[in-house]
Amino acid sequence: MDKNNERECNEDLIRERRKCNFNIEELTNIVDGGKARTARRREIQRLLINDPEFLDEIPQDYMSHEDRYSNELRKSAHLMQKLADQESGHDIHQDIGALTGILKDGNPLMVHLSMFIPAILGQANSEQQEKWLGRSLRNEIIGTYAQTELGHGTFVRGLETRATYDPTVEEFVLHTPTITATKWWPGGLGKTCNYCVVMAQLYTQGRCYGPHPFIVQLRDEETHRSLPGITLGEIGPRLGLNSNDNGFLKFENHRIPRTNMLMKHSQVLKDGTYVKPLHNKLSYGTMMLVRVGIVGACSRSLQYAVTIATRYSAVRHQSEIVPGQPEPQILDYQTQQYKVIPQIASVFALIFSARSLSKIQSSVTAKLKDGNTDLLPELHSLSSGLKALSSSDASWGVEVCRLACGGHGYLASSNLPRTYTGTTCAITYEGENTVLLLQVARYLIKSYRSIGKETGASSVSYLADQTSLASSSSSFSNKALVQAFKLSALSLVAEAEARLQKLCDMGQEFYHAWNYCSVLLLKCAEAHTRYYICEKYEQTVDSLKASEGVKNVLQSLCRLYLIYHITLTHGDFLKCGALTPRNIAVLEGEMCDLLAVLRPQAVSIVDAFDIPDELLGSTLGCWDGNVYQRLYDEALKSPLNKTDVPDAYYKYLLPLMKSSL
Ligand SMILES: CCCCCCCC/C=C\CCCC(=O)SCCNC(=O)CCNC(=O)[C@H](O)C(C)(C)COP(=O)(O)OP(=O)(O)OC[C@H]1O[C@@H](n2cnc3c(N)ncnc32)[C@H](O)[C@@H]1OP(=O)(O)O
Ligand SMILES: Cc1cc2nc3c(=O)[nH]c(=O)nc-3n(C[C@H](O)[C@H](O)[C@H](O)COP(=O)(O)OP(=O)(O)OC[C@H]3O[C@@H](n4cnc5c(N)ncnc54)[C@H](O)[C@@H]3O)c2cc1C
Repeated sequence: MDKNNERECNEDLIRERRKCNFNIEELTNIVDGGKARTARRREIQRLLINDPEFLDEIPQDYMSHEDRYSNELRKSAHLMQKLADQESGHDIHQDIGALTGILKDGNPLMVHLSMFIPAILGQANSEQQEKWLGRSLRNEIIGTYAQTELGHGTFVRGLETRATYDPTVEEFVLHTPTITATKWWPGGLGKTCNYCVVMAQLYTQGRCYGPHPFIVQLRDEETHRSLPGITLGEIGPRLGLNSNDNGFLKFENHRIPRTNMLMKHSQVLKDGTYVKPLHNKLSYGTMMLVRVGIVGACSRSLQYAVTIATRYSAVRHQSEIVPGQPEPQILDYQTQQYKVIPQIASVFALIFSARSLSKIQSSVTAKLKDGNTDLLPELHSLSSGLKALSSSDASWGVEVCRLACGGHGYLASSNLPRTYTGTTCAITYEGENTVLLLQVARYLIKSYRSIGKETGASSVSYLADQTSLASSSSSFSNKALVQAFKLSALSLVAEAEARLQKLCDMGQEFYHAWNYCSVLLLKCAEAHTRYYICEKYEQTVDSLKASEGVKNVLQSLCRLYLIYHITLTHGDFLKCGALTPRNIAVLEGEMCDLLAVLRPQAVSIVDAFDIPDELLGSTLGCWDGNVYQRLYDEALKSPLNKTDVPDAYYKYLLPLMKSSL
């Protein structure tokens, strides 16, 4: 699509684009993280879009379960080959975001890239990396991360798969003792992988040392047949991601060499002596790494959905605002703006907090190299909280975008259903959100109780700021609103801690008191993480060196985000005195003003996300807005339309219709 050729474009969209009052390319650079990154992303995307190998012969929705897998594996393999091509010079691990949309519904090689290779990097010692890293980077071996079992996903300490060390032959014996110990879910495990990292309970010298990672060959490297002692398969259709082969795995006393235990952090020596790690949660490092990546991935899903919903809302006309007048664009309805525009604001909130989290991760990783684990709890808390809020915000945001598109949003060809199923899974995987938020709450209560002790953890330093509990600001600057978020979080933590303490004082064990307060604790964790996101949003926009137009747009979006979230949880702000009922009413009014200010820029802002039509894959969201023709053309691809009268008519309907004669 030639974006300069207005003649091919829907007239509403032409008019919307003419209203743009900021530099779109500049905003695109901010979204990408700089000019160079924009250029690189575009180059990769061009490479993919212009390659006919990525086209599907028929829409995936009409393929069988087997064909969907096979078709996606074909494209995934081609993608890996293409990006490994020395001439293109692209490092897939750096540019994973640029690939969004090229593979449609769960890439069978995704966990190889996002977890197996990172597990080798983060958990294997240098000799082990020598042995497996190069081979996995060159895709000579394909792996997955097999942790979850039928009986346990959340409670990692409850895993049942055993790795028992036998010093006589220097081997571990891997065994699945019960049906509930069967590994269940790992992406690519069913049919694709020939290796995996298995999390199993380590037994040596008669003692269990808890879950540890082991690298295990699953299939013969020549024949791809599963090895003796190993049972493998695929777990069947899911809500989404159905072109992946999520799998199951059982071990029958399967032996692996001692050196297959990933030994960067803890070791088992030849005689079976266990050497413990610097921090006993270092073996959970792969999960933490992926949680950080999920925040960025969620922002990308939301960019897709909101691009579709915004462009469609500009093209779609329905009903009337002024009686008797022509039907308006649905984007003119304030309720439609309230659906779509806060989701645009949310995209930037997620982008900026993802960047801030990645910086913290890099500095914690650097410290870990020097043996310093002090900031690991802080990173665990932040990555858990942001993974949880980004996945739930993005899932809800995508669903709102689907609803904003009315009936057509329910069609597969809108690409909203698949965007939804590909996002909501992130609420569950890599740590179910409620569970992760309770981990954040645990950290908050602990930090609150240790006020006065220097921990170096900056995200919770505000908990010591008791004076702010009393101070209610009457100013409405963005900074003041961020302060209100802080007050709300602090007050919830103080309330939860007091409630916990009261129950304990009444004689309850701490863990029962914890469970009894856990709805409130969840709110604490959400409020704390929301405060973090709001603070990063405000600081990033405030310090941004940008043209006036771009800065204005981002300032309005940031303000909308702050007010939107205050109105969603206004009870918490009222309860702690951070805001008065009158303040809330004023802010609600201002939110409507902001929707009106941002409405003329909405199409241009989503244009700045710069998602090529070929990747957006949506009849409703294309650049040119030619929605109705595309919907019609896609419908014609239904196999039921190959004949006027389907066979099923003769088999079932005709006999029924004639039976009463
Ligand atoms: C790169 C881009 C990628 C983007 C897209 C990715 C797509 C990938 C596709 C699919 C991937 C899906 C893969 C998976 O789902 S893999 C399986 C993931 N499983 C989980 O996440 C399980 C969740 N459960 C846990 O993590 C843990 O069990 C737990 C909930 C954290 C509890 O652990 P445990 O019972 O051991 O711990 P306690 O609650 O008793 O806490 C004890 C103390 O340890 C601290 N802790 C816990 N975890 C960590 C950690 N990771 N780091 C540091 N500290 C940790 C905890 O806070 C306690 O501390 P305290 O001081 O309070 O005692
Ligand atoms: C698409 C997809 C891909 C996946 N890929 C992989 C993979 O590659 N590798 C892998 O190992 N796993 C994978 N998983 C598994 C995933 O990590 C687990 O499903 C996830 O960790 C949740 O665990 P669970 O299923 O046991 O849920 P459960 O823990 O049984 O959760 C069920 C309910 O119990 C609640 N609950 C559980 N514990 C607590 C608690 N302590 N406090 C309060 N409430 C609690 C939860 O909040 C939830 O409401 C994948 C899952 C999905 C959906």
